[in-house]
Amino acid sequence: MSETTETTGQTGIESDQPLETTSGETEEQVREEWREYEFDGRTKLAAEDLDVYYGDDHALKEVSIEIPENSVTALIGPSGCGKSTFLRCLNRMNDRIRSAEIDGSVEIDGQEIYQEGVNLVELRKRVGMVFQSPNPFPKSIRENISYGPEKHGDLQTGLLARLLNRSDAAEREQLVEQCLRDAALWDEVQDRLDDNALGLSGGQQQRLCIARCLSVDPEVILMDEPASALDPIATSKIEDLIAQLSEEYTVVIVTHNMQQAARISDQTAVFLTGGELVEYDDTEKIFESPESQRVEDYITGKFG
Ligand SMILES: Nc1ncnc2c1ncn2[C@@H]1O[C@H](COP(=O)(O)OP(=O)(O)OP(=O)(O)O)[C@@H](O)[C@H]1O
Repeated sequence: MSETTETTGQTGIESDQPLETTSGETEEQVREEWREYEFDGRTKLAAEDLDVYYGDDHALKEVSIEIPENSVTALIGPSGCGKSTFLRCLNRMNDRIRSAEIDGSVEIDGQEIYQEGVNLVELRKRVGMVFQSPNPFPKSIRENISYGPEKHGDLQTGLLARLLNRSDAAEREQLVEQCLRDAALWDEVQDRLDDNALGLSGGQQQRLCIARCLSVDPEVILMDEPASALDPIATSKIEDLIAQLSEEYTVVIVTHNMQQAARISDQTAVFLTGGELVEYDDTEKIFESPESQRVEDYITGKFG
């Protein structure tokens, strides 16, 4: 990345001077400082010099960041700045996009995920994903939860289990209840577990998708604008749920809603157009006294 000449995509300002920050330092100096940003707790995920290209489109530029365990990290920034691309790098979902070329490193608990021999199914069980639009399977509520563990062999039910006289059906029921409880949905659906999930409201469907994600025992939950399709009440339930989940899981959430990021996250990473991670710090610091002038302009709505 150029240290002396940068183009701010949001403002259209082209500068041949080092971009200044609110404290008068250059953005490069700020970046060096937040790279040393120390948070409480241990690092769960770490990306280093992560670049993503889609053909000629350089969607993510040299992104380096460490994400602490059992916390909520919000990724914010204007449309097209690479937030979803970055999120998908964390469980190698970008591998599914044919034009995507990825360079750099991502570690979970110090283990590189971009190396040969990584089992992608296991990785995506450890690092689950919840999408913007609720996407339950067109199956019963119960099956939405039990499908993953059964498919991965963590639970065996059906004919084989009965022939082997296994009691996994009881285990399945326990798992279904626990996941629905953990996703704050049990009280609303316990009497209709055989109903088709598509009959639930949008907010319930999204909590079911979170319950489904929990069913394979993840360590990290990635969420791509999980509440943007929901009304304020359903959104508030998802936000409460995210706070609860962060006691046990590491949550990384993309959101366009800055108030939401301010409400629910412990730390915030601000991406700006061109796929740069411009600032990363405690959420309070980002929203109350960001270092980068561009971040302050973005947060105060001067551009975006
Ligand atoms: N599947 C894809 N194929 C090709 N280009 C893509 C693909 N996904 C994203 N891009 C491009 O990568 C860049 C970053 O997109 P990305 O969706 O990661 O940004 P974003 O910040 O999440 O945007 P939004 O907030 O609008 O969802 C954009 O230029 C986009 O057009």
